[in-house]
Amino acid sequence: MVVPQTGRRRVGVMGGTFDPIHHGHLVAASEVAQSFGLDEVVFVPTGQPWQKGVVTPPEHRYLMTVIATASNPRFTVSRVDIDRPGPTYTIDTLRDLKEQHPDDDLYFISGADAIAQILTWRDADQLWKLAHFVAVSRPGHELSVTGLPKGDVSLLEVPALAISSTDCRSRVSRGFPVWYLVPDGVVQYISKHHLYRSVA
Ligand SMILES: Nc1ncnc2c1ncn2[C@@H]1O[C@H](COP(=O)(O)OP(=O)(O)OP(=O)(O)O)[C@@H](O)[C@H]1O
Ligand SMILES: O=C(O)c1ccc[n+]([C@@H]2O[C@H](COP(=O)([O-])O)[C@@H](O)[C@H]2O)c1
Repeated sequence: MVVPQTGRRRVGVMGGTFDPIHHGHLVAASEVAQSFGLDEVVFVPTGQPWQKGVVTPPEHRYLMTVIATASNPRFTVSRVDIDRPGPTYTIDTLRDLKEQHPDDDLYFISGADAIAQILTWRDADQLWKLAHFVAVSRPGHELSVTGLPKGDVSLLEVPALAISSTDCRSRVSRGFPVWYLVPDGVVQYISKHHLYRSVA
């Protein structure tokens, strides 16, 4: 991938519910950072993800995201979505981050499953002017951007990690380990706070 040299900082935005954050998220962010020459990747846990059912309270998801990203000097975590009342929309996420990074280029990172749904997101037609979108491969999902504006979306194959938060929650509820699926500190956080003991 040849990255155009604009002289501006390049900031990745990795939005997710992170319930819990797992190594699939971290590998995706790391690979996009490498391929697109990103200076920073901001992880943004959702507040109220309106297309998901009941989720773990935002503070737990936020803290697990902080723990998981703490060791990487280029990874940071933003509270913009959890501090904004109401349902979480990416249009608001990107507007808030653009305000905080007026001189930077934003790259929104998403998996193949999420990008396939993007036309159902609020104000989808206005997303493209706020960020470049990078869709990464994910086992079990076709990586395609049919119907999306070509210049505004890139596809990237990343090492396949067949991990999902749904599976992590289900494993914890059944007494199976999640060691090596999520970072060690997240395993300990889940245990300490008795998360996912029963899964809806
Ligand atoms: N294993 C993975 N490989 C690549 N991308 C992933 C992977 N898991 C999640 N993503 C992407 O990370 C973003 C945030 O995902 P999310 O927090 O919803 O995790 P999830 O594992 O899909 O959760 P759940 O199973 O609860 O739906 C989405 O864009 C999603 O496509
Ligand atoms: O903007 C929307 O309407 C919208 C609808 C669904 C998902 N998103 C965003 O997509 C990202 C991944 O979401 P999720 O629910 O798969 O964890 C996260 O940043 C969400 O805010 C955004």
